[in-house]
Amino acid sequence: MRRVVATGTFDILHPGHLWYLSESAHLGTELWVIVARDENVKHKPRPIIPEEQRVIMVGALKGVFKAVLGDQHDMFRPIEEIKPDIITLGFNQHFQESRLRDSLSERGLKTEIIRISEYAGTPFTSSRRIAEEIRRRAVSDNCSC
Ligand SMILES: Cc1cc2nc3c(=O)[nH]c(=O)nc-3n(C[C@H](O)[C@H](O)[C@H](O)COP(=O)(O)O)c2cc1C
Ligand SMILES: Nc1ncnc2c1ncn2[C@@H]1O[C@H](COP(=O)(O)OP(=O)(O)OP(=O)(O)O)[C@@H](O)[C@H]1O
Repeated sequence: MRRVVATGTFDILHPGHLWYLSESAHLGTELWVIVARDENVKHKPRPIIPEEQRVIMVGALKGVFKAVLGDQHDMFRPIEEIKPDIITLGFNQHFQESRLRDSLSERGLKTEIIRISEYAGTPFTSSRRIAEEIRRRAVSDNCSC
């Protein structure tokens, strides 16, 4: 068995998420997904969809063996429990592969880190861009000009 872990917020789902997860799933036999906790998403606007709903949706996607909510304080705790052979990073996840590898080996984990490419095959491949488009239309539809 080759266990793979993918991570992310997965707020408003789109084909970029499906690409990242299917590419991750193909690398092993069991894909686990660690979904970011609401309170840990500080690097962008807070998620629209609450964490308990995000984890249900991700867990129902094809190829996902199990989706779990991440830890609130220590991002390595779920990794220590799952013990993946591979962790995949998305194209825009700001983690340095070498630093992540060092932190994992300090905890006695031998985990391969693989970066997954970007998908841009459809008009909306970013949760933030979908939210912005909804806001833009709400404003323009109410506009009397
Ligand atoms: C190896 C790894 C483990 C992670 N574990 C957690 C965790 O336990 N809890 C959490 O809230 N976020 C965790 N994260 C962070 C998020 O899942 C996500 O990567 C982060 O919010 C930034 O990515 P995004 O902007 O693509 O969502 C982890 C990230 C990585 C790379
Ligand atoms: N277009 C895409 N192509 C490939 N991977 C993607 C794409 N969009 C998101 N991902 C990956 O999916 C995972 C979860 O991403 P995240 O929830 O941050 O979505 P996002 O659409 O990038 O969000 P936002 O637009 O708010 O920054 C991350 O690993 C991210 O790199």
